[in-house]
Amino acid sequence: MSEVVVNISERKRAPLARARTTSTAPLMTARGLCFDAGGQRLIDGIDLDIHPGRCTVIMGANGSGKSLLLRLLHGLLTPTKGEVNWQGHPLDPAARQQQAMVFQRPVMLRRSVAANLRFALSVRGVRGAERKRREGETTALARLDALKDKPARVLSGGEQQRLAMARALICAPRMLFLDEPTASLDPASTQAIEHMIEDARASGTTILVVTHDAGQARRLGDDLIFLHDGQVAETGPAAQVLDNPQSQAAQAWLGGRLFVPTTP
Ligand SMILES: Nc1ncnc2c1ncn2[C@@H]1O[C@H](COP(=O)(O)OP(=O)(O)OP(=O)(O)O)[C@@H](O)[C@H]1O
Repeated sequence: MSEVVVNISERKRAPLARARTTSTAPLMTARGLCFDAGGQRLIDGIDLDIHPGRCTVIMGANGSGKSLLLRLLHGLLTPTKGEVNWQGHPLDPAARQQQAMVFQRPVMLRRSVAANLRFALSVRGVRGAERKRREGETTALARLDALKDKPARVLSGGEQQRLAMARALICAPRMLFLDEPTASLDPASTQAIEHMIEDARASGTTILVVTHDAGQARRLGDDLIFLHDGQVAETGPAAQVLDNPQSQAAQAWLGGRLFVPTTP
């Protein structure tokens, strides 16, 4: 793993031309989004706009609804009320083909690293020379060259997460959903994943990432959505929310207080 640290820290990183304006039309919107389960309203009337090319961080206490929101936006769950739109139209299978999601605990096929990547391409109909090109590029980006013939299931947690990111990125998604992608990783593996996220963002992929790590939110985020009890307590430029939170919920959580009032 130390090899990864050295390689990445010495790498010449492309400058991120961060667009701080949101003059473009949103890529994705949610309006009045609600989700009920077990007789409870778990997501409660969320409105949001996700602009193309930006990295939006979702933060909030355990159980505040971050994973549910991500699943609703990616179409893995059907809202009880409200709607998700992609480029102004209801989310449909064609739109979902342009998206990818990485979970905190990735599920790997019982095949080699390379076969996991090839499978992701084959389900999208990418074959031949194009498949070889993407496989080579993505394997290098994720620093998986030395591991490509290993069974995916024997990889370490950090290596598996790099493979999960590679599998998502190999299909060149327009939007990438990341649910706590570095939650159980050490600093070196976290850094490797963050570099992959930055690379994706620099090449135009729109990112929505759930994290509990304020440092990560600051490093990666353009915008920040703070959830509390299934509602948006606060949203704004990431640095502004982190430095000067306005809602009681974000103030309490970012200030390290254990109990957050139920009314934001
Ligand atoms: N299918 C379900 N049925 C009932 N309750 C559910 C269901 N799915 C999620 N919940 C509840 O909804 C709330 C929000 O869950 P969610 O997983 O979105 O939280 P989270 O903000 O991602 O939390 P964490 O930071 O712990 O991952 C939790 O209280 C959870 O127990």
